[in-house]
Amino acid sequence: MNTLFDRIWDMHVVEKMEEGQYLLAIDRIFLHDLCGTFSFQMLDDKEKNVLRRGAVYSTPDHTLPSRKESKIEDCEISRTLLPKFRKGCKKYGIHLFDLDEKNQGIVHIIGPESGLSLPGMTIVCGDSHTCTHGAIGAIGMGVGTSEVYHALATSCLIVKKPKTMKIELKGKYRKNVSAMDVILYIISQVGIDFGCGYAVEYMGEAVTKMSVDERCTLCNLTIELGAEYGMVSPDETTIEYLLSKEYAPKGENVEKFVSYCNEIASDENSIFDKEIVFDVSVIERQISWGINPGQTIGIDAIIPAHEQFTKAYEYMGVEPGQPVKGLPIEYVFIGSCSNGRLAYLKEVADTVKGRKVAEGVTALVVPGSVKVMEEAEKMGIAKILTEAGFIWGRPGCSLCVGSNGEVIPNGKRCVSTTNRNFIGRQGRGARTHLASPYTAAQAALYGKIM
Ligand SMILES: CC(C)[C@H](C(=O)O)[C@@H](O)C(=O)O
Ligand code: SF4
Repeated sequence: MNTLFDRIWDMHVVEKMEEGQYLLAIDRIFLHDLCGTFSFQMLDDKEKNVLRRGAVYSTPDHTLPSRKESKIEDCEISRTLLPKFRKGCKKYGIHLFDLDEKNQGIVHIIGPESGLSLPGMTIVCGDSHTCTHGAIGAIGMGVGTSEVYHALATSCLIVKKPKTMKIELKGKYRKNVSAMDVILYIISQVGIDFGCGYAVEYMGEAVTKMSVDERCTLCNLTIELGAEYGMVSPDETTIEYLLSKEYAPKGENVEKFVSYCNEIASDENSIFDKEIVFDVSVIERQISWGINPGQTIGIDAIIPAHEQFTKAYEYMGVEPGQPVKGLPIEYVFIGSCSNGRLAYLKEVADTVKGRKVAEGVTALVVPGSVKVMEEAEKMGIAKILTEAGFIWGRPGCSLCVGSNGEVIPNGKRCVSTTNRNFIGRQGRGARTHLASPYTAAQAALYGKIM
């Protein structure tokens, strides 16, 4: 029996090609200020047009300055790219959620949140974390600029078909353990190449219980597991989440939408090429200590000893046998397409309410979208955070990658709710520890990993 992935795939095949490649129809294209600007350049150079402009939505996220009071003009990258990005959107008639407008935000947050990403869709974006959209039961493809260009010009893309893998999550979560801990744990157990060549589907009671926000975190870090696709079959939680969204089906289409979701969902008869089971009840809070997401341990564990880790010890300024708890930190970054969603910011606010960020710590919370920001402000979350001493930022990628020019200084340590910790990711010499929003909040309060 087919899986969710196979079903969506089959529905989109225009033509089977050689060597496992397929020409696929693409339903939705998202553009951000980096991939979008460069793909507009390709359209210009090759004098092509966008075939289906109604299928394309764009928003700036990567280059925006983090602080609300900062102006675009103050940031060199934004100042250079944003006008080109806007010009391209206008020239090709593409809908733009511009700075501070409703629906602006990190592409992978605004897709599901606006209902522009829907179950059964093939979604393309020039960004590796497009797998996030799989959380609502879509095939999210993270591709390069030239593929975005192809998709824009033809609404099709040549893609190699991956194998399918089921990751079953069973059991009950421990207190303060979140989706971020679960996916970091999985990566630390099986390694960063485990998913190569596979489309992963997360199933099981522990996934069914997850909110869509949590499923987004799982699927988001699936690329860190080596798999290009991470998915969860659409269920009641997905349907309930999506039906209130602006672009989701309305009126007489709701019934059709619901039966379509049921039709494509995987079930117990679906056959996967590979299957693996994890018991989430054994997972404690996780934190990365090294220079890839697989170099992650439980919060109470000690840094493992192995000669292959020499470079990681050196870069991170840690030693084998040392407990990760207690490591002093100077920065905390809470946000990104992994964890910049409302439920997480609320969790952070609940944790820090009435307390203060430790002296000497710069702690930044950046909501993933304008919607998240507005809701958080309405709910009093932003107030609690700023009173505790956090900086409340402007929706965007911010310190996750520093493509706005902002970085963690050389040699400084940052607990970050993002998805990548390779050498230099948050700045030259910056030491990144990946963790959940709760663990990041603890670090901000204590000034050390706690
Ligand atoms: C800039 C962009 C192309 C890149 C990606 O593809 O992932 C970025 O979002 C990242 O997280 O490193
Ligand atoms: S938040 Fe980070 S991981 Fe996500 S798209 Fe932006 S830069 Fe990439």
